Amino acid sequence: MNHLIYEIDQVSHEYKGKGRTKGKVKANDNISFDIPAGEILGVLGPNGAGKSTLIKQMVGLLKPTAGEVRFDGMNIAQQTKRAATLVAYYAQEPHAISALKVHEALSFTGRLRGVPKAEAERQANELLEQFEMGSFRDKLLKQLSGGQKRMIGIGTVLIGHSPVLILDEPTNELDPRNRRLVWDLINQRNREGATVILVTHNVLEAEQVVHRVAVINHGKLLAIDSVAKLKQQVDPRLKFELLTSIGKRDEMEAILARFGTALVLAENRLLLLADKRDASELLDFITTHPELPILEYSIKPSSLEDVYFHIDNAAQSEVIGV
Ligand SMILES: Nc1ncnc2c1ncn2[C@@H]1O[C@H](COP(=O)(O)OP(=O)(O)OP(=O)(O)O)[C@@H](O)[C@H]1O
Repeated sequence: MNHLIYEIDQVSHEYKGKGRTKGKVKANDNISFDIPAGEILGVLGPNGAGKSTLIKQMVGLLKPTAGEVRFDGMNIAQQTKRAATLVAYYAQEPHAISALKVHEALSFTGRLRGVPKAEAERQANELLEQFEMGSFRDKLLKQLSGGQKRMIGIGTVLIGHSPVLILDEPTNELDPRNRRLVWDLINQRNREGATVILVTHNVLEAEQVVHRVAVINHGKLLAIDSVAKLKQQVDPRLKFELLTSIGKRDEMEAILARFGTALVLAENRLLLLADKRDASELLDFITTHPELPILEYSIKPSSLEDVYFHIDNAAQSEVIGV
C-alpha cells in the first residue's frame, strides 16, 4: 500500500455558536480515517454534515478541538507552511483572489506554491488554453460569470502540480462540457500521482472518478469504503424497472406481485424489487407473455446515490465499515 498522506485521528471540532445558535455546535465528532497517497477520495454528506469543517482542519485552516490531523506523518499544525505549498485547496468561493485579473490569479497562486515566475506564467497560459478561456486573460475575476469563476478557481488548484488536490464542489455551476473537462483533468493529475480529495453532493458524477467514499452526517463518519463494497450493503434485491402503457400500471403491479415488492416511480413506471433467485423466472415470465402491457424493462444496478440514502437512513448512529 502507498504511504499514508493523511491520518485523521479522532478529530472533533466544536464551534461556539452566537446569537440564536448560542451554545456549542459539534461540527465534527471523533472522526478517524487514513488516506493513502495516490487515492481519489470522495467526501459525501448533506448540507451542514461537517464536510467543510473537516477539510478546513485538513488544510490547517482550523485547529481540531480534539484529536489530530497528521499530514505526511506529522501534525499539520506543526507544518502549516509546508502543507500550504503541497496541498492545493479550492474552497467554494475564492474571495481572496476576486480583485485580480484572471492570469494573475493563476500565476500568483503558482508562485505562492514556489513555481518560478516564467514557469507559473507558462502554466497559467496553458490552463487558460485548456479551458478555452484565453480571451478572458486580462479580465478581473469578479467580472466573470459564476461558472467561469469556478473554472479559474479550479485552475488555481491545478497550477503548480501540487501532490495533493482538495476540491469543494468543483463542478457546481459548470456546463456539461466543462464538467467533463474538469473530471478529465482531475483523473489525469491522479494518474500522474496526485492524491485527490473531492467534497461533493453530486453523487452520480463522483461515482465515475472516486476510489473510495467517506460518508459524513451530523459530524460523524458513517462509512468509508470503495463504491463497490458500499453498494453491497444496499438492498441486495434485483431492481427491475418496468415501463407500462398509461393506465395499466396497477394491473401490472398485481400480475407481478408474486415476484416481489413493486415501488411506483411514475404513472407508467414501476420498480420491482425481486429476489435474485427469482430473476430468471421473472425474465422468462416477461419475455414469454408478449400480451403483458410492458413497453420496456431493464435491470437497474445500485448507484452511489442509493448507497448514500441507504447509509444516511439506516446508520445515522451506527458506524459502518470503519
Ligand atoms: N463558523 C461557524 N460557527 C458556528 N457554526 C458553524 C460554523 N461553520 C459551520 N458551522 C456549523 O457546523 C456544522 C457543519 O458545517 P459545515 O460547513 O462543516 O458543513 P458542510 O457539510 O460543509 O455543509 P455544506 O454542504 O452545506 O457546505 C453546521 O451545523 C454549521 O451550521
